[in-house]
Amino acid sequence: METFQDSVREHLLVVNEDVDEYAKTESEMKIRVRDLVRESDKGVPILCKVNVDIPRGVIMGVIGPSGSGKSTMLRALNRLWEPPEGTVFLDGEDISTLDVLTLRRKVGMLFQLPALFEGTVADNIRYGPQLRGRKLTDSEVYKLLTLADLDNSFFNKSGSELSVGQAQRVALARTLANEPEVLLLDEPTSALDPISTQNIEDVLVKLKKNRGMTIVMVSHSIKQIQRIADVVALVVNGEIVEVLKPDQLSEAKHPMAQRFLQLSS
Ligand SMILES: Nc1ncnc2c1ncn2[C@@H]1O[C@H](COP(=O)(O)OP(=O)(O)OP(=O)(O)O)[C@@H](O)[C@H]1O
Repeated sequence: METFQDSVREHLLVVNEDVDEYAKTESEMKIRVRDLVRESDKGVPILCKVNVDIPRGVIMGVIGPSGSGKSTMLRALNRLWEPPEGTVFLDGEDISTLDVLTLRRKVGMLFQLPALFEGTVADNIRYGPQLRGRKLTDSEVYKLLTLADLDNSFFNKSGSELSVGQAQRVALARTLANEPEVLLLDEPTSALDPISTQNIEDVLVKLKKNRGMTIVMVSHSIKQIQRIADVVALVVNGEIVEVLKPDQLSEAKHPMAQRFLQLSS
């Protein structure tokens, strides 16, 4: 049976035709999660020993039944809750030892519904760099708008004038202004129409191809995952039970994963 490492290797070999370029797995992994657990305040298990390796420069889709722990897992990766020491590593470094703001600049996050700040689109996009004492030039803001598939007319618009799909792309441009290496996305298109969804998906694929960004996306849409993900993690009852290629989802072995996939397709 092909293992996850084989799938990753195969994927990376496609991306990277030079076989020697495929370094041994550890250094190719952008994020590693080891025995990550979380319980609720009442002691109910939410995550039970999550283990996963997320290769650099790929889009990993995360799917699974409602309440299985997908968002909780995603949120650990940029410390929206504090994972225990020695459980989450970015480029081999334990994230609990990193400065949290530096971590969040490197590992950006986009939520289901965009929450823009007061002010113009440009103000929103400038927000992150400004916190670090750097004001983006107008031309840098225009570039970020283009990257998020928005035209220049958005520069001076206020957040309240935008549709949800447009606001989501502004939120994406605002996250990209921090030049993240990893993007975490929690159902980023579930509130969007099909055209806005496609716009966001196109941007994500371009970010991966052109910038080598590592993207982890929770989605309820298996079709979406099949359109853009390179690997898919199946989460069931607080565990990653399988990691497969999108076209192998029908081969999932875990009974709950099989049932979920059958009902979702
Ligand atoms: N802070 C918390 N305290 C207590 N329980 C929590 C907390 N956060 C999440 N949970 C519980 O943990 C479980 C997993 O929640 P989570 O939001 O991670 O699931 P999910 O797979 O993302 O679900 P959905 O697909 O519905 O968004 C749920 O039962 C949820 O009620």
